[in-house]
Amino acid sequence: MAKSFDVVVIGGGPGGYAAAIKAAHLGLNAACIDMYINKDGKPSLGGTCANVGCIPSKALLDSSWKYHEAQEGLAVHGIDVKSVKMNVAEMIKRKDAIVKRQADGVAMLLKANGVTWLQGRGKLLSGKQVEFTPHEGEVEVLQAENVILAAGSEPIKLPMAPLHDGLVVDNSGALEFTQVPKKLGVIGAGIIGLELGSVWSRLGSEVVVLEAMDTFLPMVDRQVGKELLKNLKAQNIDVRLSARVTGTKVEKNKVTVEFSDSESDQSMVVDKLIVAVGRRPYTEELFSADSGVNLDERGFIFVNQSCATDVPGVYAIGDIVRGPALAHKATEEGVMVAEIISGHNTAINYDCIPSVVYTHPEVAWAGVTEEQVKASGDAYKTGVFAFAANGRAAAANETGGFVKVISDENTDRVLGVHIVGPQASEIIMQAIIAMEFGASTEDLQMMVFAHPGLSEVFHEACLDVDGKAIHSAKRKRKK
Ligand SMILES: NC(=O)c1ccc[n+]([C@@H]2O[C@H](COP(=O)([O-])OP(=O)(O)OC[C@H]3O[C@@H](n4cnc5c(N)ncnc54)[C@H](O)[C@@H]3O)[C@@H](O)[C@H]2O)c1
Repeated sequence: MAKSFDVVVIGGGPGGYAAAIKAAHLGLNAACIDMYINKDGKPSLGGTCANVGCIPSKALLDSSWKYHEAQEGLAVHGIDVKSVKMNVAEMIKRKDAIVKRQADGVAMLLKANGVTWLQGRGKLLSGKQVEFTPHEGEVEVLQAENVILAAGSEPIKLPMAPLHDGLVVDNSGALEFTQVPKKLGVIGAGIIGLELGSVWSRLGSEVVVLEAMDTFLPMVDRQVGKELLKNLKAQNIDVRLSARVTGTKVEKNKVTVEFSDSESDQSMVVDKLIVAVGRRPYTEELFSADSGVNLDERGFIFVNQSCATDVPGVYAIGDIVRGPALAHKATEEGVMVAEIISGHNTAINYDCIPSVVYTHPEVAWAGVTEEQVKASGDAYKTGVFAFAANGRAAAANETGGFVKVISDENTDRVLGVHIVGPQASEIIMQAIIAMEFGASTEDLQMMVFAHPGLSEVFHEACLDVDGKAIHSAKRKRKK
């Protein structure tokens, strides 16, 4: 007889494993199928995020930042460091240990919660049956009351820049360089391109980022995007906009990249090339034609606001469905779906999802950009305050950047917060909490912020919305 479960989750990334754990918390009998095999040939949970995405990239960003600081950021504190050396192999080893710790942690949590981890490929059939093909052993068909598809996404491939063993790589390969490339090309000035470009630039690579669009980070508030671009240029990261890659050639351990910009056709020779031109939903062999699941016009699994597909009892979450491809969005969708399956009435506020770019300075935002609110025609106010006027930022020698707050002109409700500067990834959560509770900038103006703290910049930006910032010589006149 077929094994049966209350919930079968296909995919063990931040969406899938969270869904399985939450289902178990709610008393459901859950299984989580995951097929990922790591570079040591072992099954490893946690998906792209833990294995080749968020976590390893942050490990390398932290290591490379420490190296950069040791070289260039300590003298100002009176610390004299001689002969700083980078051991790339050690850095990669440390990254691998962090990845293992994360993945093992997920396995431990599944076990502790009684979730069955099935190592292999899952495929949804009709009638909420799931075909499970283990890495070793016989194919079996599981029967599920509910199925959650959480198969994630995969890097988009460029036909004119095919991957080439260790030379032309995607995000996974860019985490495995054993030496610092002298010259590094990056195709795509998206979040992945900028984060990975930053890592190797800090370690000494000459980095050129080729971006097809004429706008830098179009989803980011223009004022913030401009500030980040200025900072990246100061770090010698050469971001070329309107530069569309037309071809690549690998010869004698070097890569020639051909591209055209607004003026001419050009080419450059690099030691390594990272292709980071976006990700697409991973739907290959995920469901049978008669399963009843449909795709939308962009290739994502079609779901409603509650992540329900067209088949009752079958849900899809994370990168495989509409919305931002972010781990934390996937996790919350997983939790929501497990609760819905258990009969709870749950929803996600999709207007309140933070986004972060872990460059230096960090960029973080939530809600609408000034361009979006302008286009909507709604009346709005803005407040901006610079880290340069903040004592804690000065003490840390991190005075670049600012916080920008956008609020509704009539209700004063916070509509968007945009940060470029130190600890932006942490400060943004104050904005998320405020927005989730429907706060006005006046609510935030009246709160007491600890001094000295970087969060005071957020407070002063809220005050600046009404021309009330205390530490500003150029105070706006209140209307
Ligand atoms: N910090 C984070 O939260 C984080 C980190 C990494 C990735 N992610 C997510 O992963 C996803 C993928 O990231 P990404 O950076 O790969 O994709 P992206 O879509 O953000 O950026 C890819 C860029 O490549 C450019 N491009 C495409 N074809 C090109 C060509 N032929 N020549 C030059 N440029 C070209 C595009 O114009 C685009 O700007 C995103 O949704 C991102 O949000 C998030």
